[in-house]
Amino acid sequence: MTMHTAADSAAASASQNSQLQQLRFCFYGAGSMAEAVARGMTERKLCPPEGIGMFNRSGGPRLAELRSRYGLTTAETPEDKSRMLAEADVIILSMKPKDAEEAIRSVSSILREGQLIVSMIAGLSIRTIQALIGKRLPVVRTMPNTSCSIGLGATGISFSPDVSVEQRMIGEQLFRSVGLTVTVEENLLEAVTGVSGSGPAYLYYIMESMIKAGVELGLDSALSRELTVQTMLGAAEMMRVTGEEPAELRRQVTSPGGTTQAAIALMEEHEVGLHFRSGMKRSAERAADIGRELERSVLGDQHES
Ligand SMILES: NC(=O)C1=CN([C@@H]2O[C@H](COP(=O)(O)OP(=O)(O)OC[C@H]3O[C@@H](n4cnc5c(N)ncnc54)[C@H](OP(=O)(O)O)[C@@H]3O)[C@@H](O)[C@H]2O)C=CC1
Ligand SMILES: O=C(O)[C@@H]1CCC=N1
Repeated sequence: MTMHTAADSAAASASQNSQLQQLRFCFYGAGSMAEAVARGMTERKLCPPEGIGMFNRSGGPRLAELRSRYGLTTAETPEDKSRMLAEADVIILSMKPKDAEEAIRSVSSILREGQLIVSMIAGLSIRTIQALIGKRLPVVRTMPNTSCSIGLGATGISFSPDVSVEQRMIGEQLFRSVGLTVTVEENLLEAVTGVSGSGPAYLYYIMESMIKAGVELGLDSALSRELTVQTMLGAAEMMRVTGEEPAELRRQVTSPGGTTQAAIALMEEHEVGLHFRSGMKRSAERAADIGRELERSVLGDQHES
């Protein structure tokens, strides 16, 4: 496994960056993840905003919003969408898994040798993507998260064997521009989904509970929110800065016979940690289920081999 941060990206060689400046990117799908990554790319000046194309199904106000916020190039008519796809060097598949089969199949005849396919789609395997395209185009399969939109994403990346060294660099740079990247074997991307892909939602869920409990204890909700956010930030930063294990940091908060011990004892009695881990594993299993369903639909009986 290799790990890289956004700071590494800033330090990437000028020649690597200048190469990315020349490329034309096309986001196929214009939802929250496409916006999160495109925003990072434009803020980090990975390439000129007009070099980033994007389109969706419904067009209209969403695309106008993306043009005015980031200066992206958008496409609305079928002809413009096809042209944008055909002219792109890098195509980033950004639709939901349920839409992927039809969306990818419908453009397979437009895609050509020399293009790099990047997927952010949960569960969808490299093998299924290549089968849908009907050509062995190089594929970079990723699992980012929504924190990419503020440059603090965490993205797992794996590559099809036919991805060249140069294309690997493009895939890594793309996601390093919006946070940390880890390169893993493809079979670990479901685990990455369970930990960091879905991860922001678990932490929002915890924060929802913390804010609610603060209010139930008598705090004003704005104050409860402020204390909760700062506590989450401080705890994450403590782990990062000190390099300490979370169990040790927790021990430092927990005085014998004190308040924290009382809270953790109750949580342990209710097996909160166990249920939390089960939920995370369920996310990874769901990613694998989605992948199998798509593989079965696309490859039929061959999917087991
Ligand atoms: N959200 C998250 O936290 C994460 C999501 N992902 C993955 O990223 C992908 C996108 O998720 P997210 O951004 O949340 O989804 P959204 O629903 O926000 O966006 C999906 C986009 O795909 C477009 N789309 C669907 N079908 C087509 C089509 N045939 N032609 C053109 N555009 C199409 C939609 O257009 P329209 O709105 O017009 O229908 C929409 O713009 C998913 O596969 C998900 O698994 C990965 C990591 C984290
Ligand atoms: O919930 C989902 O399916 C997507 C994938 C990872 C995070 N959100």
